[in-house]
Amino acid sequence: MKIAPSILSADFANLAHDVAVVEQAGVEYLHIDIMDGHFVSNLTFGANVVKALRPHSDLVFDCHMMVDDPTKYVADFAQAGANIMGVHAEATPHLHSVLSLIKVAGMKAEVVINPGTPVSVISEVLPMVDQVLVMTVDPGLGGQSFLEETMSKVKQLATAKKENNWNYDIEVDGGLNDQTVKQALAAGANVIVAGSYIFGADEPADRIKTLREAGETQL
Ligand SMILES: O=C(CO)[C@@H](O)[C@H](O)COP(=O)(O)O
Repeated sequence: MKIAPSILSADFANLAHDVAVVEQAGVEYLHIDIMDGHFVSNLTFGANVVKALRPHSDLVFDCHMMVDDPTKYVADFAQAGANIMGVHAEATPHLHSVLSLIKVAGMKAEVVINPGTPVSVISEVLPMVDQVLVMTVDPGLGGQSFLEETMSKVKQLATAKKENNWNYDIEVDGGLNDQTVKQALAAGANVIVAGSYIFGADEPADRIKTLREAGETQL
């Protein structure tokens, strides 16, 4: 199980501090939500913030691109120090092309699907991706409730991975806490994004410990 705190719920005025807190608590990834105000109505940050954080952390920077036309951001995010770049299947008709570009640029390629998008939409790119992100809420905001019905897609992806000897990690994002993590891991996810559960607490390190312990005693 890898834990990926989402900085969407961190203190934007003290980002480097908040990143250091979760890094010291032993997480594996830092989940960075990039929103362009078009693909989703919210607007967050771009490659400049990834570049500014890079010298402050050795964590894997897992960039979730909630943007239209993701191709145009690949070079900037690679140069900024992103390690994983996730693009939404719903955001581009050129999914294979942009995933290839991400790999050529030296990053791991991730494909992302919204709660309303079936796994069949991404079946042709599954052999080439390093990670699949199943959104467990509709993208755009932190603090929403986990959509249990998305677990059938996690199971489908876990089965397809096993049957075909594919290599992708399965990430889930939205409404993850010490209860929902158990369902996600039982379904076959192995990368857990959590924003408000971790950064909304007075002691984020305690929440990370609780999340990991809950995962170890999954359903
Ligand atoms: O991508 C998103 C939201 O679009 C997420 O990464 C959220 O940041 C998760 O927040 P919580 O549901 O964990 O509060």
